[in-house]
Amino acid sequence: MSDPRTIHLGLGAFFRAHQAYYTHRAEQLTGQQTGIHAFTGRKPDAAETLAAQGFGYTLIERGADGDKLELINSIRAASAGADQDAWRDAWLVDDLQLVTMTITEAGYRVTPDDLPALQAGRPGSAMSRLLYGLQTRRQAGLGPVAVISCDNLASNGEVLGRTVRELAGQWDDDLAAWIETSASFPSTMVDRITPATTDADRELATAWLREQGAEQAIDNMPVVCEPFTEWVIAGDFPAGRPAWDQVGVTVVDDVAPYEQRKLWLLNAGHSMLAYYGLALGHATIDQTMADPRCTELLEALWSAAAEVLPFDAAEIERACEALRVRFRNPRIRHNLIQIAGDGSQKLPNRTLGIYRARRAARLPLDPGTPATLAGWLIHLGTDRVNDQGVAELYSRFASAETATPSARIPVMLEFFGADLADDHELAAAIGDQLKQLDVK
Ligand SMILES: NC(=O)c1ccc[n+]([C@@H]2O[C@H](COP(=O)([O-])OP(=O)(O)OC[C@H]3O[C@@H](n4cnc5c(N)ncnc54)[C@H](O)[C@@H]3O)[C@@H](O)[C@H]2O)c1
Ligand SMILES: O=P(O)(O)OC[C@@H](O)[C@@H](O)[C@H](O)[C@H](O)CO
Repeated sequence: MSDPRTIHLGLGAFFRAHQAYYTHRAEQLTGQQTGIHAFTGRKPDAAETLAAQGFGYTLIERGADGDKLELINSIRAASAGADQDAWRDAWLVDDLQLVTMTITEAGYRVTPDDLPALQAGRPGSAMSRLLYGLQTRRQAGLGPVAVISCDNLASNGEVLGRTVRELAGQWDDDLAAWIETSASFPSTMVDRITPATTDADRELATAWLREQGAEQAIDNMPVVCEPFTEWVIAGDFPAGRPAWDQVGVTVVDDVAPYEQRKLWLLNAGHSMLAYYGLALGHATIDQTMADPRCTELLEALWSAAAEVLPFDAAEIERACEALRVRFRNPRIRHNLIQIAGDGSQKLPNRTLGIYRARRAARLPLDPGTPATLAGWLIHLGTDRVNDQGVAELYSRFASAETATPSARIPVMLEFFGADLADDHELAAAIGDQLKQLDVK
């Protein structure tokens, strides 16, 4: 079998439910085996587990009425992100087409350590590893590739391309010039709710494989997702790509409106339900959807977003109705604490994106934004915070000697931008939401 023509960075749940699924479908349809070499963030665990079961895994499509299971086998190799030899070799595949990535919002950050690490030939972060891979390909005189962000980031292709070009410019002019002619950065809107896999899912997948006749089979890496799935892509693929457009992927000239619709309805909705729902003692999205205190705020947030989204009312209502059904799916246990991670990176483009667009259009303050920010402030006071970008905010809280959520409101607003620092209306509305939640 030929070497994989796609490298994927970030062997997490979503990649297995989405990009690997579409490539699997395209391979099934065309018979053309393009294959994927998947890399973990750093640790070897996921790569070793997948290798031990022959790289195949079960996709559990979890509808409200039942499960549909399917074996996915588009991944042909898996390596630890820290395995630099494997990373180099993957980039040296002559007919490599694509590098895809799901590295979370935080993975796009460049730190002062990145340039010295590249100069020393020891890249560690996602961005420096990407640069190292592109350099490997350039130095070997190999052909162009498309590098595709599949993260929930506004303008993900643009952000990725800009970040790569800036770092390349600091490191090596020849590489920077090569990137201009030999790397493209398509933009994507990716959508499929994919909660973390549980032991019960592993047992279900193993039992199913055995029922299919694979008597010794063990599936330690199944993935659970909702039936709904969407992938919208815009951009160039200089070395070609799997036949994704024949298996449900939408190829457009401009992904921006789709991405904005998704980030402002689904993801901003998720953030609101996560922070506000945690403050009310809920644990999963479907639980918040049974609580009118949450659903009223969600509907208010969606109405507010609808007024500043570039879609007509009927199309927005179709998307919201689909989301009501998706969020209520009682068999998808999507943990609020998982969604609550990395708020410092996510809130600016999601909740505050809606807020700033409304303010620019001189529309009134909606209750969804202050409710989300009040919930976030409460969350920041707990020991359950998982956010690589929040250290600076904590040090600002410390300097300002603020300990309670309400005292922290102005510090948080200033952290999100000078334009919010004197926003007394928003500050007062967040204070009101805290009072309603009975929090000082
Ligand atoms: N889960 C979903 O419903 C969903 C849906 C759409 C998009 N996404 C996107 O996919 C991302 C990953 O979600 P998931 O469900 O796969 O999570 P996950 O926890 O299963 O996997 C996260 C993956 O990202 C890698 N990673 C994290 N930080 C990294 C870094 N700094 N450098 C390199 N790799 C890094 C991890 O190693 C892991 O492979 C999300 O952040 C989001 O942008 C997720
Ligand atoms: O993946 P994040 O952390 O950017 O956001 C959390 C969820 O809102 C997100 O994963 C959604 O489930 C997903 O975007 C659905 O397609």
